[in-house]
Amino acid sequence: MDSALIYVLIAVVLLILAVGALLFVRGRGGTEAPPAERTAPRVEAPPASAEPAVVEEEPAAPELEKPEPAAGRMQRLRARLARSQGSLGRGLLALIARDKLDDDTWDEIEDTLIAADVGVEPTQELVEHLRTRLRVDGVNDPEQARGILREELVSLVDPSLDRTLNAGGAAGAPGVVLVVGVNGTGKTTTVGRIARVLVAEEQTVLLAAADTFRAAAADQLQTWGERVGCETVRGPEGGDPASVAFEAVKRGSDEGLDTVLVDTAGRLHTKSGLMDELGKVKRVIEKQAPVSEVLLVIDATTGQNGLVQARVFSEVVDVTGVVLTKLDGTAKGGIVIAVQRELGVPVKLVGLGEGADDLAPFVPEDFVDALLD
Ligand SMILES: Nc1nc2c(ncn2[C@@H]2O[C@H](COP(=O)(O)OP(=O)(O)OP(=O)(O)O)[C@@H](O)[C@H]2O)c(=O)[nH]1
Repeated sequence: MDSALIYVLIAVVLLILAVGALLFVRGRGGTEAPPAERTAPRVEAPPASAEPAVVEEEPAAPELEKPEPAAGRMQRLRARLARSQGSLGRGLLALIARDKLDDDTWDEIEDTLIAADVGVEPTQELVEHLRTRLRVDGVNDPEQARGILREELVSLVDPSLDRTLNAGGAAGAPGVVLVVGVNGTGKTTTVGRIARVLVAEEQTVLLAAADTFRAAAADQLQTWGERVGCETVRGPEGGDPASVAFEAVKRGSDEGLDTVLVDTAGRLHTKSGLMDELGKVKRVIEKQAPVSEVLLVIDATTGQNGLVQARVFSEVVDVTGVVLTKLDGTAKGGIVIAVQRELGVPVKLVGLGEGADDLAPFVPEDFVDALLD
């Protein structure tokens, strides 16, 4: 056979084999490309609400808190006061209940009172009275001795002092309460809490952030006010505190409000600066309305330091009442007596916790009962 014919035959056989193999593979479903529709992206119909719905929401009116009335608060907070003052009361009761009240025992009674910040003079007075009464009455019944101690403590705290908070005005002008004290004593908190007390009594109140030294102090005050629906007048940071006070009292007069509460700065580093500033605030206010109350806020936990502050402030402004804060945080409740003696003005309010309504009108009998609980 001719070799060319052989090549042709081989090529034909190879071609037949190749076609056969191809048909075989196809028959088993091998390398077919996936159907086009499997890879095509799903085009979903746009949801009916594709257009962003424009819902104009009314800003929710802030829910106002309903502060509790001030009357009876000291009773409510009595357990807290008793807890903090327990050691003073228990110490005194244990000492006067001793069978023999000798000189050493009286010295111990004196030490206990002085350690509780009662002050030297009032301590001596109390010891003197107790000695006389317990000896004269020949008391050896602990209950009777307790009764005498209670009476003497109440008289030392002086229930005859007028502790009314003068927040109302006269002759169409608002009452103006100026709140002074060193920073951190609880001034702003006190202003906020007094606002709550007045709001609970249905009074209209305006707050003045005359502590322009720190913007945060004004923010804090404003927040207190917003919680009970009172507005706050504030000025630029570092601005003139007297102009904030002036503006607030003017608004209070124009709008016929009951009370303007003025929060002030209390930097003590420069006494003369403080004098100038506070004096000016008071003078400027008095161009429009008399200041009905000047409250000095003292932190009860600072003990003797609090008395030093009291002295400085009373030289600057005529303090008419004391607010003793953080009485829940010290066992030295004797500061109530010492500060009244120091200033000759009554403690009108006491702070007994961190809650919004933990400021109580001071009631001497409740205070002494809590000491002796
Ligand atoms: N436990 C207790 N804490 C209190 C009381 N009164 C105030 N405080 C706390 O004392 C801290 C200081 O209170 P502020 O009102 O900021 O004091 P401030 O004198 O205004 O100080 P500045 O804002 O720096 O001027 C806060 O954390 C209050 O919650 C109280 O009676 N008891």
